Amino acid sequence: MYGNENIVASDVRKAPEGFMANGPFVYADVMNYPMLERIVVDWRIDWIVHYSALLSAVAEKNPALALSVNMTGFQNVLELAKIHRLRLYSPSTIGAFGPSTPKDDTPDLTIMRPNTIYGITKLHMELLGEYYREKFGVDFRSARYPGVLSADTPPGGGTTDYAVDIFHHAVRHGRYDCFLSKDTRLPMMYLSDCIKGTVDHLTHPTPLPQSVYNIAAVSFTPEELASEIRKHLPHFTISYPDPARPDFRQAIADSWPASLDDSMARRDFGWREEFGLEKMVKVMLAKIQAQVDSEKKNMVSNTPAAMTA
Ligand SMILES: NC(=O)C1=CN([C@@H]2O[C@H](COP(=O)(O)OP(=O)(O)OC[C@H]3O[C@@H](n4cnc5c(N)ncnc54)[C@H](O)[C@@H]3O)[C@@H](O)[C@H]2O)C=CC1
Ligand SMILES: CC(=O)[C@H](N)C(=O)O
Repeated sequence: MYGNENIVASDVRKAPEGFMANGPFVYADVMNYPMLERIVVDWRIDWIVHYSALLSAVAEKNPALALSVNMTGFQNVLELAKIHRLRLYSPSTIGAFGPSTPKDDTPDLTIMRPNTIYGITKLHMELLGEYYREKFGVDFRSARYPGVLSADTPPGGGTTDYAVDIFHHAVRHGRYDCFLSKDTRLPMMYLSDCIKGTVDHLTHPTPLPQSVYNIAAVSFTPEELASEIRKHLPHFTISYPDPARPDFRQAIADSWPASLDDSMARRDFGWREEFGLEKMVKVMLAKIQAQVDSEKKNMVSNTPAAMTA
């Protein structure tokens, strides 16, 4: 929309192959304030879209690092937003809710007592962002994403990752060992909806009545997802953990809402999803099948016989 050349992408990891052809990409560690400030000044940055974070499962394995990346990282970009008068967008998550939050149709404003380190850092982000908006006029915006499904990027260590992994296993192996129980209902969304909602939120003319909004598209359980996959791959099978020995991510999922009330986002910046469960499954399977076909083709064309043909 604004041209790739007007976006400076950054990470502490190398960009994926081909990414650099799209525009500038720089190394930036969100824990290093002077480094971030230098990028803001050198590139005349006026909006920051801050995605760096450790997700729920990896954060639970390394709470100290999660505190640094998620909290110090956010404090750094927030301070930069205040000093350099930047607009700041940073996603929150269903993980910011906790076990005492109402589980169904969870509204924007409700009980929030997360019991995971990820949730605590994200709630800290929400509250601090709101404080800087009130106190210093920082244009801070955030949406609480549900689990985001994408066929193009590997999942980053979250609890909703099963809903991405399942497709890769279904296409490649015809079976999947799920780490959540069959009836764990969680809110989810397809990546292109997430991107559209984020851009609409980010670019909406100020002021919006609230800083933080729920956005969601569908809610489903692993069993419902597996049934939908079976409509395309009838032989697909799925197994679940022994309820007596649940995976550590089960407790995380059980502390999160089953569905969100996102009516405020629909009202205030026109949030609307395009992908329901059926459409999402169809596209995910088609994309992953195309990846598998292209891998096979590459393997064949790299065999000595093909190379000398
Ligand atoms: N993927 C999902 O289902 C959901 C994601 N979100 C939020 O969206 C954001 C992005 O999530 P994903 O792309 O899925 O996660 P991801 O794990 O794929 O990406 C996180 C990125 O942060 C980078 N990072 C880690 N430490 C850093 C540091 N010190 N400095 C700079 N970058 C650093 C990593 O290299 C990685 O590229 C996160 O804030 C997450 O909380 C929220 C809800 C759902
Ligand atoms: C819902 C999220 O924030 C993320 N996908 C996770 O599972 O940690």
